[in-house]
Amino acid sequence: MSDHSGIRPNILESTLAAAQRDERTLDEQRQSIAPLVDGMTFFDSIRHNDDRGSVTEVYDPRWGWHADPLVFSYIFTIRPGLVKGWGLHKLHEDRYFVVSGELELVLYDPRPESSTYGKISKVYLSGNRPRLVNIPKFVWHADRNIGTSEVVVINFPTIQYDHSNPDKYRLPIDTDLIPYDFGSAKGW
Ligand SMILES: Cc1cn([C@H]2C[C@H](O)[C@@H](COP(=O)(O)OP(=O)(O)O[C@H]3O[C@@H](C)C(=O)[C@@H](O)[C@H]3O)O2)c(=O)[nH]c1=O
Repeated sequence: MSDHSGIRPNILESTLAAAQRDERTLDEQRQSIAPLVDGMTFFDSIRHNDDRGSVTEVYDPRWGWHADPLVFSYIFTIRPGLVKGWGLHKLHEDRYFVVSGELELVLYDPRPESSTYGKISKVYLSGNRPRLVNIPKFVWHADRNIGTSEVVVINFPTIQYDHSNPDKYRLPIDTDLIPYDFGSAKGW
């Protein structure tokens, strides 16, 4: 293929000139360097497979991952495309383990003393990667199911649920008080 002068255009040069080079996304241990909110950490578990099926440990205080004891847990689910949130807890942390499905966890840090004050952070959790993640107190969080099946999450809050006086504060997912837009996604 040549132009009218018979000179072949340098397609490689022109396409590369318009291209954007990937930036680093992983550290030396091949862990994501995407910023988390201050006080948030992951703990990876392992799925042991054999010819009959699998075993995946979900939470063991002996791992020494989180300072607070294991006192209570429950499962919550979110239907495909829907959002749960915004929520915030004053007295406890959440500690999520996604059993199945795909979850986008969006966080907004309003804590004045935090190094990530005012920041939005996004974390992607999947049943394909068994791991725990904690959500610190006073951090707004919203969970969107970005998969095509119901997402199933085990939560290990650091305190038991008080049915008479829940430690839960809510804002609408389309609040102007949080600089994040869930687009057309619905939820509460
Ligand atoms: C959290 C919880 C709720 N419930 C009851 C209260 C209510 O009638 C019903 C639904 O409660 P909620 O609307 O609080 O459920 P939900 O909105 O799914 O709450 C959860 O959302 C996810 C995103 C989180 O981050 C968790 O911290 C938790 O707030 O379940 C319990 O009985 N025990 C519990 O531990």
